[in-house]
Amino acid sequence: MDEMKITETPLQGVLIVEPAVFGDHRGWFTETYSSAKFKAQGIDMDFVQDNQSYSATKGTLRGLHYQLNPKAQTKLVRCTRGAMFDVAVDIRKGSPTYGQWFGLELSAENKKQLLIPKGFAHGFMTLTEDVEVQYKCDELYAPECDGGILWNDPAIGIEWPIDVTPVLSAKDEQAPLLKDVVLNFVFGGTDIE
Ligand SMILES: Cc1cn([C@H]2C[C@H](O)[C@@H](COP(=O)(O)OP(=O)(O)O[C@H]3O[C@@H](C)C(=O)[C@@H](O)[C@H]3O)O2)c(=O)[nH]c1=O
Repeated sequence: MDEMKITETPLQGVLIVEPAVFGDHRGWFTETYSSAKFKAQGIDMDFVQDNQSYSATKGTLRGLHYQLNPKAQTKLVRCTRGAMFDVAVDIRKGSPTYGQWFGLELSAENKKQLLIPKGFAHGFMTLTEDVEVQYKCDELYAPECDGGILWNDPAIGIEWPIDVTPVLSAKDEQAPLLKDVVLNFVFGGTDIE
């Protein structure tokens, strides 16, 4: 693949991004992010924070997380070690896909990325031991705007690929249901306030 490939998903604004990978006798090279190339494809964010997490155990689940306005974050997520199932949930009030989820396997091997816009909750389950996830955010961490939804909220019904009791943080274990969270995302074309 010589060009960056962008694939739309059933959730408007959630995109699968596959940058070009150049292989040769040494191995491979890829631009994991290029402001010009992403902008040319309509992805025009000012990323201001890069995050990395490591999860030791297969079946670790982080999520479902979001930051409320005015500190909402667009995230560009990839997996650089092992494999994980990455999920976005539409939590934009008034959206025709409100409460729906999209999931995709991201791995060090497939080098796929998922663009998760503001107004979506994000979470992932690790599919191997020793998983490293890296993601760019277009807003800084703001714990006062941090929010979570329970990973197995039946109203969302995410089909997590491994049938295990996941390893969760204490916070995620006690996260509320979607029906009980106060949200301030409003679906309205490109401008989400
Ligand atoms: C998210 C974050 C956490 N922290 C700190 C707070 C805490 O002490 C420690 C671990 O935080 P958490 O338990 O919230 O980490 P984690 O559960 O990995 O949270 C992440 O999950 C994925 C699914 C996301 O989408 C991210 O936006 C983020 O919410 O790191 C920062 O300093 N900056 C940050 O941006």
